[in-house]
Amino acid sequence: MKSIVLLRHGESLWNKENRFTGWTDVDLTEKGIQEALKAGNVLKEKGYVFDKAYTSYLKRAVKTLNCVLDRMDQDWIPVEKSWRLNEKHYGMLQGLNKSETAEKYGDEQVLIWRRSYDIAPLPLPEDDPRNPRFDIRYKDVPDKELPRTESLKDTVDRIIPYWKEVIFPSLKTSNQLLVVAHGNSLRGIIKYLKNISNEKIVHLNLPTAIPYVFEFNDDLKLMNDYFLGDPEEIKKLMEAVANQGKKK
Ligand SMILES: O=C(O)[C@H](O)COP(=O)(O)O
Repeated sequence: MKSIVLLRHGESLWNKENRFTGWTDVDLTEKGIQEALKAGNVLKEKGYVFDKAYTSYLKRAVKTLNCVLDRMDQDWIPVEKSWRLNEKHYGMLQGLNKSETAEKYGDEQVLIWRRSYDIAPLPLPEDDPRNPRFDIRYKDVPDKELPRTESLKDTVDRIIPYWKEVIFPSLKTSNQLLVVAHGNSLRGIIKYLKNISNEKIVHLNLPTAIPYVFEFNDDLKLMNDYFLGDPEEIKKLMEAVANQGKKK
C-alpha cells in the first residue's frame, strides 16, 4: 500500500492567542514544537520512510516539517515548498481574535467565514501592506493569482492543480509522501480526496500536528484513511478547534 500523510502544523503563536492567521507568517509556540516532535516520534514508531515531503511558504508549516524529519532522522529527504499549500487567506479577519469576532458578529457569521465553502471574508485593500504582492517570497507568482482573501473554494482552486500535477503523480514512483500544511489548505485536499460535499466539509476541523494517513493501492485508488492517535483524544481536539470561533 502506498500512502500520503497529511499533517497540520503544530500550535502557532496566533493559534495560542486565538487570532485569525491565514497568510500571516507567525512562528510555532514551544507547545507547537513539542507537538511536531511528537508527530515525528509517532511516524517513526510506525516505520514511515518518506520519499519526499511538501510544505507551504509559511514558517509554522516549514518548521513543523523540520521537527518531524529531525525526529525521524530523515532530514535528508527532498522537500518541495509551494505557496499553493499556504493556508486559506483570511482577508480582513487576519489578526483579529476569533471569539471577540464572534461576540461582535455572532457565532453563525464566524462559522460562515471559517468553514463555509464559497463565502470569503472581506478582502484586504489593494494597497494594504499585508497584500501578498508586496512580499518578496511571492515575487514569481502572477499578481492575478495572489489572493487578498479566500473562500475554501478559492483555496481548493489554487491547491488542487498543484496536488494533481505535482504531489499525486509523484506517488507513482514513491511509496510514502508527507504533506505539512494548514487547517484549511488540508481541508481542501481532504474534501477533494474523499469527495466531501460543500455542506459536510463545514464540520471538518483538523487538530494541530496529528498525522492523517491516506492509503492508496498500486492503481493509486484511495483505499483507506485514518488519523494516527487515540480517537477519543482526537475527537476532543477537533471539538476544541470548532469552539475557537465561538463566543466565550
Ligand atoms: O488561519 C488560521 O487562523 C488557522 O490556521 C486556521 O483557522 P480556522 O480553524 O479558524 O480556520
